[in-house]
Amino acid sequence: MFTTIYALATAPGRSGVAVVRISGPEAGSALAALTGRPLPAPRRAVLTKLRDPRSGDALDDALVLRFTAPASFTGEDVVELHLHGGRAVVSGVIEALATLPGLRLAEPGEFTRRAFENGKLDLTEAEAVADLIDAETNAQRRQALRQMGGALGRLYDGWRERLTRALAHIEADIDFAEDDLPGGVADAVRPVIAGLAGEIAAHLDDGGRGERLREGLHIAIVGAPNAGKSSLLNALARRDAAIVSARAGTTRDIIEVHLDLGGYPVVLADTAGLREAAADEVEEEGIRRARDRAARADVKVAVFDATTLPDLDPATLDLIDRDTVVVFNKTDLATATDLRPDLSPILVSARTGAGLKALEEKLTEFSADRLAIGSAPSLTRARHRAALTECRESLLRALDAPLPELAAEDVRLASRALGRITGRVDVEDLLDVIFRDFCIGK
Ligand SMILES: Nc1nc2c(c(=O)[nH]1)N(C=O)[C@@H](CNc1ccc(C(=O)N[C@@H](CCC(=O)O)C(=O)O)cc1)CN2
Ligand SMILES: Nc1nc2c(ncn2[C@@H]2O[C@H](COP(=O)(O)OP(=O)(O)OP(=O)(O)O)[C@@H](O)[C@H]2O)c(=O)[nH]1
Repeated sequence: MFTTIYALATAPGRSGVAVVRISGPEAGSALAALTGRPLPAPRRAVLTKLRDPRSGDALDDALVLRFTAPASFTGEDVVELHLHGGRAVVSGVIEALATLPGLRLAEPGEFTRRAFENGKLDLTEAEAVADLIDAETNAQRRQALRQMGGALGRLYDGWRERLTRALAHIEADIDFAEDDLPGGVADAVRPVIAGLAGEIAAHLDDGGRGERLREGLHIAIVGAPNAGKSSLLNALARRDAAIVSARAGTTRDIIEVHLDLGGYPVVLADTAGLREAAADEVEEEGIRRARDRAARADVKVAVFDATTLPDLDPATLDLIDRDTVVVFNKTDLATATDLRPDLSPILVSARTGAGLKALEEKLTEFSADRLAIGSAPSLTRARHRAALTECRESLLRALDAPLPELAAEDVRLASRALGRITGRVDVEDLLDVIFRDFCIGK
């Protein structure tokens, strides 16, 4: 059976209160060892002295709370020690726990892994716990909470149930057929499978918004050297993240800042100025990276120096597409800025701040368009996408299968692909990978 695990559940370092969590069959006896008293009633917070069981040294006056299996986060007996968040208090308690038999420090994600293994959460819900902890913006939090509430898991489990019924139907046909049936899937089951394949295709065809919302929308600032790209990044980030200099070719490597635009997470990247004649191979590599980042970005901000109008850098013009916001910078120095209405430029001055609000609004609009989640839950990980793609391919194969036996096998494969997303079937190999990215104590 499971050993008992413990870990600091709150952030390490000095804090007002720190919570140490213990889960497993020895959680109660560990608490008794620290308090020297009978266990408090479950789910009732009690103020009590904690002592080192070996030396009797006072460790803290703590608030303790206990949950009994299976009514706890992990489904096991759980004890929480709400401590004064001093380093010596926390280390004293952790060291005392280490001396108790049957206890060991938890691995990253191990509490949530146990919750999964005890049937408290499916895998998509467990993943959402990690996403909620990582959520930095409102939209990310909303998506994580929805998934943690089981919205995605229910969708996939519902699909899987439909496949189970379709499979039963196909198997019945096989069992009761007098001879080998001609053709593959019976007419009654066909629309079920085709319909589900269509629903999965529509679910997959979401522009990757759930995944992007988790990771942040990638926006790349591109433009000629000295157009003011770094100045613009700093102005949007409201800090000096990138070096600004009058020397062309200052930015070489990509500088990233994380922004919250109206609740949407954005990774804004400053790139090397595009020019033909790079000063050296470092700048040349910088330009290569800039082009690569521009190609992979979800949205580009093409920055032009308004003081050179009507001349606009041709290399930058080349990159403009429907995912591009055009910016004329240095409008504090330029007089004629109304020359290219076809590009619908946003006029800004990174120096004075003029126009930045309009640019932020435009970028927020782009972010909302690419990331906003609708009423249906979105898939949020490459793992989900791969399994759904596999599921759909199996369904399409089932529809084309020449024999019902072959169709049945394809439907089984499709069902298993769905089951792996929620963790209903063969996931042992997946679990280490999924829970490895969690924090300790979660
Ligand atoms: N102190 C503390 N705060 C916390 C947590 C925690 O573990 N400890 N959580 C942890 O991440 C989150 C809350 N999540 C929880 C989820 C389930 C149960 C629980 O006891 N579930 C039981 C009983 C359900 C009920 O009473 O309705 C169960 O599922 O059977 C507790 C916390 C956020 N805040
Ligand atoms: N007057 C004025 N000067 C600006 C403005 N934005 C940037 N500059 C100046 O233009 C020069 C180049 O700015 P950067 O932000 O380093 O330009 P960049 O496009 O990142 O340049 P590279 O790193 O060489 O590609 C600096 O001297 C800035 O102070 C602006 O809005 N108005």
